[in-house]
Amino acid sequence: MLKVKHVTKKFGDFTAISDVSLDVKKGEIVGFIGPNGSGKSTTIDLILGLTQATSGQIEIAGEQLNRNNAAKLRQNMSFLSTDMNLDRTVTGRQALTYFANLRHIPESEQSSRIDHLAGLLNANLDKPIKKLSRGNRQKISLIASLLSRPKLLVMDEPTSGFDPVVQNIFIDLIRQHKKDGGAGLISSHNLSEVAEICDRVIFIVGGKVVANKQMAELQAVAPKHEVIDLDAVFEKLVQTHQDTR
Ligand SMILES: Nc1ncnc2c1ncn2[C@@H]1O[C@H](COP(=O)(O)OP(=O)(O)OP(=O)(O)O)[C@@H](O)[C@H]1O
Repeated sequence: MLKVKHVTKKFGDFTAISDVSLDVKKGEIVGFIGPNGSGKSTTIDLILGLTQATSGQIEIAGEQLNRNNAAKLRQNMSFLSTDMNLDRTVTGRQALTYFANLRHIPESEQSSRIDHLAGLLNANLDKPIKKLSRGNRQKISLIASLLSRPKLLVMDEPTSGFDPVVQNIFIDLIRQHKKDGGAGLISSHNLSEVAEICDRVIFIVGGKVVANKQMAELQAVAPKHEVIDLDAVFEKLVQTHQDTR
């Protein structure tokens, strides 16, 4: 679905990523992990065709990405980041209908898909986006990214604004995307989330890929800790004390 082959990106004299190779197969969710400034967003910008590689190639759905076909190849993908460029004057529903039209989703299916995802996430579609909290804005971005049922989801810190309940719903949605044959590349600092949803993890340090391992291989070497399941406690409390605003 996605192949990044020996890609280097320089900004002037500075090499942001060097000889990066990675791939994501159909039906596979891959974590993309590394310290601040290691080159994750740079790699993602290159995959999205937002910037050009200094050398190397990127293939999406079997086609080599270039200046001329970036917009066309982006139709195979959806992108989700911490703060998407949503028009904040419109409501969530208006923004999502706009996205649905951009992605040529038949009008007869738009409302049902939007309402289904909004229902799962308990998203408010009627307030202007500027009046929503960061996490609630992020729900609108997540719905936008899933609406077109993309072949490849590219995510840069997708859940940083979400509370634990919504994070768990996000995990279910990604699992469903995978079941439907979708692929995903997730850059995240939330390692427990990565551990839960990814089949494989690619580690990038200083602009270079330093490891590329199946989750099962990592689990075999991970230390075992006894932990209190705080998520479950939080979830229970939130269910008991529903926010009725
Ligand atoms: N437009 C640019 N001009 C110059 N240097 C840049 C530019 N964009 C990114 N860099 C540099 O490239 C390196 C990689 O940055 P990048 O944003 O890809 O890291 P990251 O892994 O996404 O970091 P974080 O986890 O903090 O989001 C950093 O040293 C950054 O300062």
